[in-house]
Amino acid sequence: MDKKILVGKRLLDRDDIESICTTIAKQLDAKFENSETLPVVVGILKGGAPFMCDIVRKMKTIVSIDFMSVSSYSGTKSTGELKMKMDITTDIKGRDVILVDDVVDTGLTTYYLVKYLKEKRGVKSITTVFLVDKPAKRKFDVPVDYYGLRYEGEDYLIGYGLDYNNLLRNIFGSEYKLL
Ligand SMILES: O=P(O)(O)OC[C@H]1O[C@H](OP(=O)(O)OP(=O)(O)O)[C@H](O)[C@@H]1O
Ligand code: HPA
Repeated sequence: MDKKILVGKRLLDRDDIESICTTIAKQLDAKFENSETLPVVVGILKGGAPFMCDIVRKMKTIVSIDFMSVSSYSGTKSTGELKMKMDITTDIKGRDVILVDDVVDTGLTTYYLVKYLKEKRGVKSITTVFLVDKPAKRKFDVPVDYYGLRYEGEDYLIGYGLDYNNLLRNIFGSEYKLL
């Protein structure tokens, strides 16, 4: 592995992440408190897994959980093409879906997932949740309902789900930033 990537500064520490998850879990509980149907929380693999698991553990609402696996990055660049590797198995027709991912960057992933879930799977509503909203390179107009951190820079971020070629997802609190 290229050691140059192990240089950088921490954007979020453990306490920040803990408090982001607590706040978002409470907001989701409030949003779905009086809902007639129980929501489905969908984690977008692989990057969204740690954040999604931490949020659902803090929610009081009864939810279903499921995962989808999609990918579009090679190294630090979006290929512009989204590949679906694994679909959800839950019947989500007519249900409220809470989509949880680590980061929204160009918006490609979210754009196609929202379109797919609405048009092909007939969901009632979609609420999007991201650890990081990175608007600098946004190409698709997508809904960002809840986020933990808005990062205005263009740097490629890693840690707590965010990867570089499927490495460094386990670094907690974004200790390193790719330069
Ligand atoms: O807004 P975008 O430009 O589409 O970028 C965001 C997406 O990119 C990353 O996934 P990636 O395709 O790298 O797959 P991974 O989660 O398996 O790493 C990340 O987890 C988001 O899903
Ligand atoms: O900054 C990022 N880091 C990791 N994965 C990503 N996918 C889109 N942007 C990023």
